[in-house]
Amino acid sequence: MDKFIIEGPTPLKGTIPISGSKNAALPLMAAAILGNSPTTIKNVPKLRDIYTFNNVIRVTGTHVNFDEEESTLTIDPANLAHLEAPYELVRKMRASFYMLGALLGKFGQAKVSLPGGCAWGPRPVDLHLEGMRKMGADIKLDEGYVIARAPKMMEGGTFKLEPSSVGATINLVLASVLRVKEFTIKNAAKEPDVVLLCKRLVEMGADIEGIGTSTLTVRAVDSLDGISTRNAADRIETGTFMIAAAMHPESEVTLTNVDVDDLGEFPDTFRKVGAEVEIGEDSVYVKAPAKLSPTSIKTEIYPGFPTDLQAQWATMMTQAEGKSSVTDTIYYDRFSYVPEITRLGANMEVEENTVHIEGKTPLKGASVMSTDLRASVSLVLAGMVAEGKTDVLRIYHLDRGYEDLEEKLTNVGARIRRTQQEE
Ligand SMILES: CC(=O)N[C@H]1[C@@H](OP(=O)(O)OP(=O)(O)OC[C@H]2O[C@@H](n3ccc(=O)[nH]c3=O)[C@H](O)[C@@H]2O)O[C@H](CO)[C@@H](O)[C@@H]1O
Ligand SMILES: C=C(OP(=O)(O)O)C(=O)O
Repeated sequence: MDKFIIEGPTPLKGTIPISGSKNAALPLMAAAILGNSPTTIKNVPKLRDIYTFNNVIRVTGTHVNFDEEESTLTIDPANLAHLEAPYELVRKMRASFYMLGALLGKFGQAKVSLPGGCAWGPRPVDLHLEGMRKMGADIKLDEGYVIARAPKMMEGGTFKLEPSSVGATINLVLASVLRVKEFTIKNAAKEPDVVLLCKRLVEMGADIEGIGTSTLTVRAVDSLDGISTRNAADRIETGTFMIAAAMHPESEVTLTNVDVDDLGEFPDTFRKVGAEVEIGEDSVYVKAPAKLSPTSIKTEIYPGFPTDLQAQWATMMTQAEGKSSVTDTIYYDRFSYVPEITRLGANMEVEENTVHIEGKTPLKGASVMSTDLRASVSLVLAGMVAEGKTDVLRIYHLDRGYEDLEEKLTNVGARIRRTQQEE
């Protein structure tokens, strides 16, 4: 197991290239199974979740080739014959549950493990299953697996997602593009990852109405073709580095290869902390303020503040001059990072689904433990402004979602290195 050793504080100065998005790539990979010919996806990040999902897809007999030099994946479903996603792989990452929609949609049957234990509390899949039942599929649970069957052409209907769900929208779209006469999803997710998937499916030949709105209507087509396409830039990585750049008063960073239209309201919210922000065609420049203004946020569905950035924001707020709060309305207990940041000297208190933060507190290096992906990167952000040495343990969580993190940060002046963690 690896850990990071970080020596702080260090300002960040220079350019950071943004990688392809994990959460946008995974649905595109599942969609590739639906095609009648190979699909090529460029700008795919070299991340643990991508490797895991490659293996999930390979179990079915699909040929997957990842050209890491070119960051390009080729997925050829010609020999797909085994309609199963086993627990050993699905437990490693929740998004492998997309195999349910993809296999059911293409073959009318699937056996997919329920996703395993979660990093921060309940993350049900009831809406995925209810929605598939609503479209006409037979869904049974057996020994931790979902067994799904569907006739050649399901009748469909209308299904409302309450609450709106990224994963359920993706799974229902994947299940219906080849197999449902007409299926309408109300309160569908509008996150850029969902919009990108729908646009790419349309390029493959699908009939989807309402893309980018909260009502999606899908009408089955006879077949879909493989395509050659490009994955989006990672908007959460972009936001993470914007926050990193604001935390030290001497930092000045330019992010490149950014999909600036995918950032929703985040840049406007971010400006409230006092940072100077310039949005280019595919770049974001951030200059840290002399003093960070305390700014409270509440997570919302897109284009609102993303839950995947709330831990990083709360960490930044420990360095703001005054009181602020961060409320998560999507995941009520996504606060496992709080006790760890507190170990570095922060003044934070969790009350229900809100963390109250009192700044500015000087942070001092210590050993801290990663608990999930975004919690882990928050510890790195804190370590880069803490005085002295911070050991961030169990960084395998980070390797699920941040490509070349230590190289990217070292290149702009951070002192951070990876080493083996003693057990
Ligand atoms: C791989 C991926 O893209 N993961 C993202 C995806 O996760 P994921 O797709 O799992 O998250 P959802 O959008 O489904 O979750 C939103 C809310 O809906 C609830 N819910 C969801 C499904 C369901 O069947 N029943 C139900 O009640 C969840 O508990 C949560 O409160 O969107 C989340 C919210 O933006 C992000 O934090 C994750 O990074
Ligand atoms: C929570 C995340 O991913 P997942 O849904 O795969 O756990 C994330 O990307 O922050």
